Amino acid sequence: MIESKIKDTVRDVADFPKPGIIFKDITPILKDAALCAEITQALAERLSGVQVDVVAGIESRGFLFGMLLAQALKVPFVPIRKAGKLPFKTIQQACNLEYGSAILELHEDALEAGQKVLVHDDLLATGGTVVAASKLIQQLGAEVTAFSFIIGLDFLNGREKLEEFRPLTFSLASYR
Ligand SMILES: O=P(O)(O)OC[C@H]1O[C@H](OP(=O)(O)OP(=O)(O)O)[C@H](O)[C@@H]1O
Ligand SMILES: Nc1ncnc2[nH]cnc12
Repeated sequence: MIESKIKDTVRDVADFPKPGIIFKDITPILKDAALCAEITQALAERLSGVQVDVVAGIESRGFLFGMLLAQALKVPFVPIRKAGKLPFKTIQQACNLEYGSAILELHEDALEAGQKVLVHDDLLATGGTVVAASKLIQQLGAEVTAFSFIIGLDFLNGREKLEEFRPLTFSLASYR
């Protein structure tokens, strides 16, 4: 089962990047090519029947499977990046996450009004990051139709923050 494979492979690192945080390190997953393929397929299967015109992935770990998923779904990929990295004109949103804060940016011509967007990230913790990403998408007149994650830290209740965006939300491996 994909959930137990992910949980058996992810590495817990205590007190990174700050004391008290148990960091879910996905790099062992990336070393397992067969598991990466299985994860990509599982993400695509969970989205069957959902309209996805574009996958938006969040820097940096959201790029890894976001791009693979976009290829599997045969749709474009759009990067949402931390401030100062995108070269063209951008729109910005601040966000708070489990262990810090960031400013996210999106190219102002990245999406067309009315496009249905899947937001992908490796991990859902407090939800601050994907809420900011969703606001950027909405600012361009596009619609968030789903959120996908490899890992959900459900005990941090990030899903509640996503309800206002109303879409399908799933994690392949959940920690309760
Ligand atoms: O749900 P939240 O509390 O907002 O936290 C989740 C975010 O935190 C991590 O990113 P990080 O900012 O550490 O960046 P990275 O992917 O570049 O390592 C993770 O990849 C998510 O984007
Ligand atoms: N505990 C955690 N492990 C890995 N990435 C995270 N992003 C936010 N919280 C995290």
